[in-house]
Amino acid sequence: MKNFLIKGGRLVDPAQGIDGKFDIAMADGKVSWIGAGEPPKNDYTVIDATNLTVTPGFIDLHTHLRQPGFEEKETISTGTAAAARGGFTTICSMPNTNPAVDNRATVDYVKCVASREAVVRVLPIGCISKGRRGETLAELGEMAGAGVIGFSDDGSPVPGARLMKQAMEYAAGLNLPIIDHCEEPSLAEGGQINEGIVATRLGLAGIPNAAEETMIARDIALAKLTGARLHLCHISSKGSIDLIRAAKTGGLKLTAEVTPHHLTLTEERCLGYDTNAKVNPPLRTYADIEALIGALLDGTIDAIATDHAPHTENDKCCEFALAPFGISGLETAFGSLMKLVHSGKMPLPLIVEKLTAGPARVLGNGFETAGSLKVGNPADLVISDPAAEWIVETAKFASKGKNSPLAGEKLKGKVIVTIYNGNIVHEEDIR
Ligand SMILES: NC(=O)N[C@@H](CC(=O)O)C(=O)O
Repeated sequence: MKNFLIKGGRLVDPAQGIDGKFDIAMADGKVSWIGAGEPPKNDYTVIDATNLTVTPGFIDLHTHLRQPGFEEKETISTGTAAAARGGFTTICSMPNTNPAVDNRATVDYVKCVASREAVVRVLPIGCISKGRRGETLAELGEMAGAGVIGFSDDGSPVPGARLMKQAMEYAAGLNLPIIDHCEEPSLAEGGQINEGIVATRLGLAGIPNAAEETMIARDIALAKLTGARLHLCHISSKGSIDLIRAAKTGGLKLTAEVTPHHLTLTEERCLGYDTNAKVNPPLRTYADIEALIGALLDGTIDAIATDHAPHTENDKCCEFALAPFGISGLETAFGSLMKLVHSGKMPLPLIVEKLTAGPARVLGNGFETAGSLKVGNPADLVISDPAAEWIVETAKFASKGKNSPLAGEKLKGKVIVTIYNGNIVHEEDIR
């Protein structure tokens, strides 16, 4: 492990209220100094970050790593390599694998493979129900003992309110969040894209906003009843924002995330039947995007999470209705989000906050101080170039999932170096 001195960059660390030209030193895998003059004497490898931005490593609350069971789509090794390329130094792995992560043995398996093969930190999430079937509770207490950071049946909702209530009671006792895939199945069933004009034009069945909103309303009611911590995944509609804002005003322990694709793409992306734009929840409308941005600005939404959902080319190369939902998102997240900065819709420090301190607070349980370059914290850091233009070439993704609707598109904003625990885990070949 080297000691690094990163000089001349714009240091943005929202948790410490830092946004300015500062140098930063890292020694023995930890942040050791931030300042403008001479750093403490050490044997440093110097990185020149002139015209670049230096931020804490990003934290992704929502990543599908696919291992065990779907290694043709992604593995812990390729998924974490993709994370490193995207600037993520901590990722939370979703349990919709095969077998699903619903007991201690599967949690141990993910942790064991990660300890050998992951290039960034992997925090496993355990299922709410056994096999994600929505019938009986998974081994929540056992998985808490094995170190999961929360519970989710993501990919599927928990259809029964009674089971969800029971899950919340247990999760509250274990002081872990329920990480909620909000979808009322009877409304969403058979749906392919957002219910609206584009679905009508394409002759595809729609998924109405209300599929998300009715489930959010139910689970807010259950969280009130049980006192559980509720984290809402991939929020996509204006109506959902209204519900979350009202519930938060009422003092509920509620947090929410939004994805880069829901912040930047609309349902029109599905014109032409591009299965790479098929995602759950579906891409919606400009009015929804405006509401999602407003919710980031006023704190209604706590974090930006990728919902990185890699699939093989074979999976996606089929009729629209037969294609699985999902976008491979880790490697385009930063470049996509920078569109919001370049168009003046969101300031860079706020984007950084929602990728670092925001998700750290959602995690809680000792992670509150992660997502910051405080002296003494692990040296998890990203150097990015907000002005670098690049073409999305999915063939070059570290992820096995080449399923990106942004393929061939020009993005402005690129991760240049990612340092995890004091080691460079990604470096662009630009110098
Ligand atoms: N978000 C997605 O579009 N896909 C997710 C699961 C899900 O449907 O939420 C996946 O695991 O592929």
